[in-house]
Amino acid sequence: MVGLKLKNIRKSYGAVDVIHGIDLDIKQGDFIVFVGPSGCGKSTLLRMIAGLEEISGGEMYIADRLVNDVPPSQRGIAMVFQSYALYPHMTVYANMAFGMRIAKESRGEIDRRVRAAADILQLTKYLDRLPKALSGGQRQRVAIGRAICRDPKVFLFDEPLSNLDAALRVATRIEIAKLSESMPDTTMIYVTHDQVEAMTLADRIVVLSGGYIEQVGPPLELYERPANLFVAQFIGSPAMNVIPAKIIDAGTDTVVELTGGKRSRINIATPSRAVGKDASFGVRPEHLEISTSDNFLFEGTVGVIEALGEVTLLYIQGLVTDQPIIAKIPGILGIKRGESVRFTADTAKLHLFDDEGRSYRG
Ligand SMILES: Nc1ncnc2c1ncn2[C@@H]1O[C@H](COP(=O)(O)OP(=O)(O)OP(=O)(O)O)[C@@H](O)[C@H]1O
Repeated sequence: MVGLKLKNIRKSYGAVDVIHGIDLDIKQGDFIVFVGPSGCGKSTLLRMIAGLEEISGGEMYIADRLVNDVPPSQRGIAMVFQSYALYPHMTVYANMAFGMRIAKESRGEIDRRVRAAADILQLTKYLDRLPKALSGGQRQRVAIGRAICRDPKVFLFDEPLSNLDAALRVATRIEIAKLSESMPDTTMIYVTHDQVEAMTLADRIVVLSGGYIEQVGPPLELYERPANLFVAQFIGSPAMNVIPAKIIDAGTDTVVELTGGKRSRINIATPSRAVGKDASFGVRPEHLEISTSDNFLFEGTVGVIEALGEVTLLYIQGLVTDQPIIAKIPGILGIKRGESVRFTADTAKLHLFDDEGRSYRG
């Protein structure tokens, strides 16, 4: 059964098109995360699913029902916002019960659902408190609890953790992961700027850019096999290093010449028409290794060094790119600024993109 289906969904504000025809199938029970740079349309898409934003074109189905003109309260969805939007004069219990009281549920059913939600979110001992007597993380859990009580088919989250400090973010993220496990039939759609939230919570990530979908897939598939340069540089932190290159020889292996660097044979297949074409060579900072032999991909001068204890980030200059190349090397290094260092990488972990930014890994 399809949890949600978006067919050629469009959104315009007057003459400005912001969502350009999105197609997306979401299975019941899936945890989907929307990511993308600021202004790419994540919130607009989420708000159209919620019914808070009119749909300019296309069709939206929730559980096989066309919902384009169905008001938010009748879509079977619940939404959790960045601002918790709790009623300050009501206790935690009353906040969680509010929607059900309006829907005229019986007192017994309200009590059962509020206590079940409080139990899942470890809020039982706070049920009689007012929101002002709770921490930010507890308030956000009340907002989530209120949504759970509505027993939604689809749960929408709009950056729910962005007002929390780092430690609370981690704790609440883990609560959300447990929540999704405890509600396996509930579809969850989550908007975030945070890579770790996207990678750890999602069954599938939807990468958006400029109102289009760039790629949809499980987190590690996007990390290992980004379809294009945009996804390659958006997923992963620090971002994938990209070096302009030329394809010298094609086939099951490819010989590439890095601009300002040397030639290397890498085991990515390219078609014969690629020979002589410009390309972009990609390597993630964590896949670079220091080489002490003549077998290396490139050589450069160490600029800034950031020793984080667990890893050291080296910013390498001396290659023809606007940005320094970043290497993320485990542990503490004895390398000094100004030293010349050679780098290599496992060729199975390299990436190559054509002159339009599409991955040759296919
Ligand atoms: N009411 C509006 N009128 C005109 N343009 C709008 C309106 N609301 C949003 N937009 C535009 O639509 C685009 C998508 O906005 P949206 O808020 O969905 O982006 P986003 O990806 O959620 O961004 P952020 O990560 O910054 O929250 C933006 O370019 C924005 O300027």
